[in-house]
Amino acid sequence: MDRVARLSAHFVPAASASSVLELDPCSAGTDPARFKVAVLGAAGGIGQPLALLLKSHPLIKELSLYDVVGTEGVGADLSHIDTDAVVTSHVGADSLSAALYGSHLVIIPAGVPRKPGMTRDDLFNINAGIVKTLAEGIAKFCPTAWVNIISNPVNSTVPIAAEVFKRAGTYDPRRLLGVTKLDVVRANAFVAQALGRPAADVSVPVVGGHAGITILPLLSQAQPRANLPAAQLQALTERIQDAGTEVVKAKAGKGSATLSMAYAAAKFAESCLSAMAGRAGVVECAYVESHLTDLAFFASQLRLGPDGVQDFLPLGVLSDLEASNFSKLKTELQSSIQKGIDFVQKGPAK
Ligand SMILES: NC(=O)C1=CN([C@@H]2O[C@H](COP(=O)(O)OP(=O)(O)OC[C@H]3O[C@@H](n4cnc5c(N)ncnc54)[C@H](O)[C@@H]3O)[C@@H](O)[C@H]2O)C=CC1
Ligand SMILES: O=C([O-])CC(=O)C(=O)O
Repeated sequence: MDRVARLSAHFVPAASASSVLELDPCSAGTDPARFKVAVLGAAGGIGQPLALLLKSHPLIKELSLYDVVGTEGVGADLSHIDTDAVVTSHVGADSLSAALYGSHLVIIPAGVPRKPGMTRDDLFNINAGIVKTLAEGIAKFCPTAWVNIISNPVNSTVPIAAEVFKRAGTYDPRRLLGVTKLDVVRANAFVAQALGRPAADVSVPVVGGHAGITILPLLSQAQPRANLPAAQLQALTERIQDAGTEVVKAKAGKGSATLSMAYAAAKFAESCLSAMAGRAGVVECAYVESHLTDLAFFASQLRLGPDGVQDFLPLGVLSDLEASNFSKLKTELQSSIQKGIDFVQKGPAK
């Protein structure tokens, strides 16, 4: 195995999802860690476990934690872990420049989560402004960084960041990625359970967007093949689409998915860092500017290269159920995209 493959496989080998919990800080040997990764919203429900997972990554030289409150405590705590990533803590808007300066990858889980009864779009009024401000900081202080957006509604926050970067003249669509990895993680988990197979053997592409019916699992393209009755495929599709709400209901007012999201975001960051480091053949689903469909932003399988998205894998042949779900998602996704664009171009809706 070459050096990059060895370093990047250290955290989450492509074939073994469970390895996030099997970190061996000693196995990085003398290889230097290389990248500065900033987490914005680092003291939150996702930010903390995400930072914990990233602290052990051998490709990370500096883990820069930023939040409007509470970062010092999280940073002090993590800095006692005997792995090589240096933790820096930054609190409040005045420290955003230091948090971002020199970052290669910026991960954004900043913003409010849902409570029962809310849709992701109900978070728009608060989170749109947060993402806009943070994107303005990125354009100023680390304009060439890759950006992973987790804050909801992802269907709108990614177009918001794109508009901010366009205005600043720093936009490179290859490096702006909405994180939909949790949909893939869930699809893999649920299909593995249905097939009675180890989760690490299962891979399900999930395309579209990241909210309700815009989440389109392509169960007909699952590996290994999911030869399940039509009713079970329909039920699995609906469970994947509603999985975020399942967690919101179970948490009963205490937020939404945090641990599974941190796991998914860490795996996704791992893919970005290893592609950045030159590892070939890294494929992920993510929500990006896209020409695969007539929607300006669309999640699909992408090959990542050293400069970001390298190429788009074709959508492939959809089953009748998937084709029908695809035609249903278009109106909602289009309107969420436009809402994000309008927020930057015309200002907050009155
Ligand atoms: N893309 C996805 O698949 C998922 C997205 N999410 C979204 O992630 C976001 C965060 O969720 P949680 O971590 O559970 O929320 P949380 O409330 O626990 O944490 C959010 C953190 O953001 C910080 N924050 C607020 N304004 C900020 C600003 N201007 N700059 C920096 N930090 C700021 C808060 O202080 C807090 O520490 C939510 O919008 C949620 O809907 C959640 C799960 C999955
Ligand atoms: O459901 C939510 O609000 C959080 C989220 O995006 C998810 O868990 O997929």
